[in-house]
Amino acid sequence: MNSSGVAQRWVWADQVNDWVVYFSVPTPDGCDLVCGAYEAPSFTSEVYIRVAFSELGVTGAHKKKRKVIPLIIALVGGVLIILGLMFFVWRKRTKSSEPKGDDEQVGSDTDKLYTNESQKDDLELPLFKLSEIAKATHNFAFNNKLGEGGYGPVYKGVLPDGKEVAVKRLSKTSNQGLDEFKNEVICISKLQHRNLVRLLGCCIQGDEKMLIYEYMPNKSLDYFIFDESRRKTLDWPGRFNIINGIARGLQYLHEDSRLRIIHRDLKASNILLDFDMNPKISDFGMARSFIGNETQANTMKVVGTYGYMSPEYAVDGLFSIKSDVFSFGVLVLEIVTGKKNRGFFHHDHHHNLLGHAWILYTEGRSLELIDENLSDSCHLYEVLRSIEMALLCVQRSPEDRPSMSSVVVMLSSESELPQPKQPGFFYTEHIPKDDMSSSTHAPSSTTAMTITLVDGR
Ligand SMILES: Nc1ncnc2c1ncn2[C@@H]1O[C@H](COP(=O)(O)OP(=O)(O)OP(=O)(O)O)[C@@H](O)[C@H]1O
Repeated sequence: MNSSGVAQRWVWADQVNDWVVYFSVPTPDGCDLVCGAYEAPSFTSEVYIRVAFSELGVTGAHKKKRKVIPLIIALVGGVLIILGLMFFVWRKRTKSSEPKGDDEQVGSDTDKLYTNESQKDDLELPLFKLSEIAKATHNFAFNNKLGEGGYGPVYKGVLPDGKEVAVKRLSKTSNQGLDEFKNEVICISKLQHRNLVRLLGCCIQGDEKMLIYEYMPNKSLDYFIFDESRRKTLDWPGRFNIINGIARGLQYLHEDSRLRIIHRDLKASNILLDFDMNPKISDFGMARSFIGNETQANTMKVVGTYGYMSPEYAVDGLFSIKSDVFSFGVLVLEIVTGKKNRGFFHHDHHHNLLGHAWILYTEGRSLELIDENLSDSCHLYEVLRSIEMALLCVQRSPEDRPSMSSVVVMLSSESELPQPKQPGFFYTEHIPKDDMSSSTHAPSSTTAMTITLVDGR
């Protein structure tokens, strides 16, 4: 077949034989190099062939042949895809049987953290190597241990750049587990506020799972307010600053953050204190986020800490931003009095701290609540207002409790406060003696039996 009508670089060699096209390419020395059969047709090749046909004036004559070409393309394409898939599976198998380097292991374990791809894409958190953390904590030395919670031990560490960190190491026997770990990573890595502790990264390698936080040199609030001598060092301006900071942190979680977050385990040991005694809310293992207009949810697995849980949450598993408001109210009364709500004792009655505060309030004796160590530094107006605001927060009905933005306004203004109604859970809880000393999380699926005495009316 004459090839003169074909575009510049392509010259037909001799024939168009059914679907096999032979072609030649001119070489620099003027010869035609025969390239042989067209074995891997592609869209481009089809275009060429079509051009060739039309320029040769054979379009009509070769219609049948052109119909066959897409079929061939599909067949060869199919074979290529199958070969590709086989290669991919083979590569994966070989890779998983290969020994892993540190970094690979971190990556593969991290994948397990996320239940879907969008969560993984959302991760804004550095991953540390186990060797880095071991070095920073002197191999998890006893002297570096800051304390221990339900999650496991917490160690102080120093990174190569001199930055001090706190490392929470998930214990293998922990009653909190991978779910809380994932929750904390996913939840807090998206948040940033001066009253929330900063999660700097995590380490997931082999069996080890660790969270790396900014180090808080003054430990947690419980370390101060429930200790006879340390309590004396915390004057009223300091305590009021802490109350305000917690309120602002919570307001951010509930109303201003990218997600609407319910902390669900607000308590004195989850308020960390920085060098200047500014509070930072920590421990987001139990936190839940709400989407859109969602404001409350129900769970069969009640988690939280005795003494801080709202009645509707402890009894019915119903949680909302108002269950956090309840815990905040308890916390404020503990800060003002220096006494724990849970385990509170008074020789005149069997009420807990909430009940005690309520009785004194209704009798106009709220001043008797104030920690005696505060007498010198006390701004009575602020203290009494804080007590009243706290009583509004611990009201039995969630609808009656203020939002955190209202609380922030109440703390900073002198506007008249509404009259609080009776609090929820104001009798001493009947909790087994063994449980009284620790801040145990309520066991799962014990909603009805977690707290046996609801409020007395
Ligand atoms: N970022 C931090 N900086 C300094 N110390 C910390 C930090 N995080 C935790 N700690 C210390 O480690 C201790 C244990 O903390 P963790 O949050 O694990 O448990 P918890 O809040 O005391 O109890 P639970 O796990 O039952 O809620 C705290 O009391 C605190 O003193």
